[in-house]
Amino acid sequence: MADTPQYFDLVTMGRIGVDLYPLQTGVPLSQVETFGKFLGGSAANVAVAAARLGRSTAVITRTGDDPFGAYLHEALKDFGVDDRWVTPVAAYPTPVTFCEIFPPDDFPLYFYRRPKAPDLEIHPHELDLPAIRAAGIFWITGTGLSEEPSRTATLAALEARAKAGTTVFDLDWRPMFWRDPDQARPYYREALRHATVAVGNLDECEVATGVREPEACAEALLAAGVELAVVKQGPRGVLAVHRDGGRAEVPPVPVEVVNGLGAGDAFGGSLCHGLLSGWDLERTMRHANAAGALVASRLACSSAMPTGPEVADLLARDAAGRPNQP
Ligand SMILES: Nc1ncnc2c1ncn2[C@@H]1O[C@H](COP(=O)(O)OP(=O)(O)O)[C@@H](O)[C@H]1O
Ligand SMILES: O=C(O)C[C@@H](O)[C@H](O)C(=O)COP(=O)(O)O
Repeated sequence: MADTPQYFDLVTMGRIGVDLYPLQTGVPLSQVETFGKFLGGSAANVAVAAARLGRSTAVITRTGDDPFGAYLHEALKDFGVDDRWVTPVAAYPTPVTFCEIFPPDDFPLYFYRRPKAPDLEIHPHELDLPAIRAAGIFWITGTGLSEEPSRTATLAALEARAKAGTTVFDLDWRPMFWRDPDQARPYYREALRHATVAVGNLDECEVATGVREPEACAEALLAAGVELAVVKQGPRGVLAVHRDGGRAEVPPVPVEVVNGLGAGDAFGGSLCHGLLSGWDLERTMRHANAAGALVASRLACSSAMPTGPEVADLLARDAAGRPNQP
């Protein structure tokens, strides 16, 4: 008899790297003197975010065969994310990502992923398809579609999943990984046909759908095949529309922003937690919004992901009209 596949609440597939974030804010990289080292990469961050909320998670990705790769394995394990599908690629170094921090709304990212990022070297034959099919939620990102063999592997995983359970497409548009939006559109459309949930900010929704107005984005994402469309609007909150007519439009939880990077991944991990918990759309969005806001109020991404009690405390403060950062 075939072995039963290992069950995880959430399996993500995509980017991993080392975030080297400035410890001085409000200055350009040329003037930064010290950096903090954190596990990073959107797919890895989402797995960390859901693990912090008590979920069993794993990430499918690849690192370089180098000390930073070893660091990422240790960091994943420390965060409680299973690293069995994180394998080394000898030919390429583990990527590092720098950013500049200009609160409240300017956080340019500088990706060092040349000559090629190991996480784009995921091959279809390496995938544990039974485990992907068995996961409570399977999560893929737009970056995984940007190059081969990762593109074919990502689409193969989606096809194998065959819309079992919840399959999330994080639209995750990073223009530097593509020639232009037209190059991405056909792959985005194909991935949308296999996903049950699409989540993205306005730029990402525009790449996927060609429209930018939030209601129109949600409508176009539903028309492209998903059951739930989630349109993130940064400091303007979030709109979620379900095919069954359900909808939630939730304002942001006001916070003093330190670094907006990672808010989307915190939102993603929390979105998974809400969907797995069977919460209604409004509760799911409120929780995810608060998780995003908490990370926006902190310097890092992965190590800043909130616990359930931290999110509950922020929501309670907000409901009571108390200051969010005493
Ligand atoms: N400045 C902010 N203040 C409060 N909440 C925020 C802020 N920035 C982001 N968030 C929350 O995090 C969510 C995701 O952030 P967003 O910036 O839209 O995603 P992404 O990082 O993917 O672009 C938002 O929908 C919002 O709920
Ligand atoms: O995603 C990356 O490769 C770098 C991340 O670690 C980074 O911090 C980031 O950009 C997070 O993305 P967001 O949550 O969409 O802001």
